[in-house]
Amino acid sequence: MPTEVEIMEALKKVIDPELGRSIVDLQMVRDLKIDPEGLVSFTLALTAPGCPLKDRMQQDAHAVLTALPGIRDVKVTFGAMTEEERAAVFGHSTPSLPKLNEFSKIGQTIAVMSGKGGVGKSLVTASLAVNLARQGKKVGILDADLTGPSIPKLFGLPPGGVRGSDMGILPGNTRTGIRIMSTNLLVPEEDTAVVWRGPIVSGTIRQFYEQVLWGRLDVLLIDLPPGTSDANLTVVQTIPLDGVVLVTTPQALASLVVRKGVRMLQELEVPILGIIENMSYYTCPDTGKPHEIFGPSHAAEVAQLAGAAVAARLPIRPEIAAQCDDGRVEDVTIPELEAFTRQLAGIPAAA
Ligand SMILES: Nc1ncnc2c1ncn2[C@@H]1O[C@H](COP(=O)(O)OP(=O)(O)OP(=O)(O)O)[C@@H](O)[C@H]1O
Repeated sequence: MPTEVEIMEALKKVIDPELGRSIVDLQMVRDLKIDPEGLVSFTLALTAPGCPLKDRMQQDAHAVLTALPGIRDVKVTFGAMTEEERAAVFGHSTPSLPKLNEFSKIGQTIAVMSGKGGVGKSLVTASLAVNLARQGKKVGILDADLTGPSIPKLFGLPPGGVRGSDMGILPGNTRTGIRIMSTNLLVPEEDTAVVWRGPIVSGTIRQFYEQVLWGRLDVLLIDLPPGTSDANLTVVQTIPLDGVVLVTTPQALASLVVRKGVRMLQELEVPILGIIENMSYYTCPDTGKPHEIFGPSHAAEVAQLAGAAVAARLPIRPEIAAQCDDGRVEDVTIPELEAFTRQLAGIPAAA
């Protein structure tokens, strides 16, 4: 039977995915017990209560410990560190909350999230921004999808278009005055490959939020990377969000992955402002009849799970794709999104 020291040694291989350090170094392992039958139990004191990455750490701990001779099973109970314990572990490096620069003032910050890629999240973000701008609001978009940034292309903004000054980074400006920050505006060519490592991703998103001279904005929309990546977790945990809009498509798989996102948001207590089902149906131009090409809708189901309303069901319209490809998203009109945009514009800012 392994000793306590050997168990702790093995647990050093379990890394907190967000912080990149072992759960032993982070002093997260408490009340370790090894019974003669080969059952190991301990409490994992999380740095943030309800951390969505806890299941991954539990699975990793189970894998490393059951690989030891004599260990049959592992029981992990979740706990949370106190503020003092967090400070003791992190010392002065406790991550502080990102703060806007003195030249920026933002009314509401809303993130747009999807379970998986390619569901039209960027199109929805861009269209919400366009609608809000049409309703007279000052809007910005922070493209947090660093590895697959598509926002500048939708607005026809050329790569390398942003400039820095002593005071901060000047965002790109679209034809109708929407302010945009994206990695695509920093690189000289659109297809320049940028390799991003986890902590750099979170740091860059934070820098975009803090160092871009957004000016006065009524609404800042954040286009998140698809899924429930560490970068998303950082944004949702640290940037003061008024809420999140969830984009999905009717395919069951997309809805399944969205469930994971819903759970993460609920655990972090971030309001879900609405569910948008994209590519819901195609209206036949000859008969005017809607056809559910990707199968029946799951929007109501996801909405119920999320405790939010179905904000809109958007049809597939080939001309939208064509206009987007041409960088003319500001010419696109999606009437199905208008009521929801008005609702968003009326949401009071976070305290
Ligand atoms: N309702 C729609 N009708 C027609 N084309 C659409 C529709 N929604 C999205 N598209 C097209 O599908 C493609 C993918 O959309 P988009 O880039 O917004 O997806 P995404 O979820 O942001 O993708 P990624 O996760 O890769 O960033 C784009 O070419 C877009 O123009």
